[in-house]
Amino acid sequence: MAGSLHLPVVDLALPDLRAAAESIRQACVEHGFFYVTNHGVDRGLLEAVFAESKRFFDLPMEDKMALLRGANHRGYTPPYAEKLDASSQFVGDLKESFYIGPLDDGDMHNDVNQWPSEERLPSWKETMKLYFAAVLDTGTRILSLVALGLDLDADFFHKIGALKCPSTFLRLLHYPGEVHESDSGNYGASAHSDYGMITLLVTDGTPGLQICREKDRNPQLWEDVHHIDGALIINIGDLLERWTNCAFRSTLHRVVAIGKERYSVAFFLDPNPDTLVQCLESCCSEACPPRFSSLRFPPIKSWDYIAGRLNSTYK
Ligand SMILES: O=C(O)CCC(=O)C(=O)O
Ligand SMILES: [Fe+2]
Repeated sequence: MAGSLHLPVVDLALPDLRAAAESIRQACVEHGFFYVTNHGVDRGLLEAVFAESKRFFDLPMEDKMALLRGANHRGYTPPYAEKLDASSQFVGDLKESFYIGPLDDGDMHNDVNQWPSEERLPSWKETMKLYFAAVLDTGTRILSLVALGLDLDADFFHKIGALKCPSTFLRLLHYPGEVHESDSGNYGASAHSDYGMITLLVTDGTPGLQICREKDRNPQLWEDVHHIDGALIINIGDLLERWTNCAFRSTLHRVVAIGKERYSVAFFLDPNPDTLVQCLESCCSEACPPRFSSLRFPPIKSWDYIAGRLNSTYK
């Protein structure tokens, strides 16, 4: 059964940065999920992103498969090809998706993304690039508040190199409306935590997203994440959980199939691939020693962790 949930709402236009940072810290500790308002991403741009996303997913399957996701994780993933919860009894999740990676790959200044044909979708690439830049800017501001909330300098993630050519992925998602009887009980996106630092999510308002705050509780309690018009949903990923010695939660979430078509757009703002992620000094003490020194949670290079998680979700 899904319960009713009230996640914190953080106003990014608050002039008191310390107060905003404290709200974010509390939200990350208690829920690992929160909303942001006054985030600076233009509403018209968001509408354009959803319209272009629909145009792409409406293309014939043959055209979408021509852009099939390759080894560098950019491109199209058809329904059933990804299973976010490896223990799911189904072949794969119901959603289809499209990944756009960093627009210039480090020193090579090379865009290795796949893009739909400009003849078919003339303003598609430009719209996605504009959104990518806008949401990256918002995410970077949120990370400076995260740092402040951890008693670190606001530019901490810049200083350690995590935001130098960060691993940024924009993922367009489309969930089917009707599902076949053989898929009864299957998920749009099965239960998972995100892999990196933070995710900035926007949906078309259709319900389905749920979170489970206590992963180890039995039975698990799943709560609906309500839509707030104009707000972005932010959640913490595993690497930020590791950095904070599990003080911040990388909360389990999933999308249930409710018989209604759904679109969403997730932006994963993750560290530069070479960033070493290990327990922050401000998050450990004698009473709370670093969990990372144990075998379960050793220090790890960002991309080693993310690539491992990505590879285990695809068939
Ligand atoms: O579509 C959603 O609401 C959530 C998507 C998600 O959790 C993901 O892509 O990691
Ligand atoms: Fe997710």
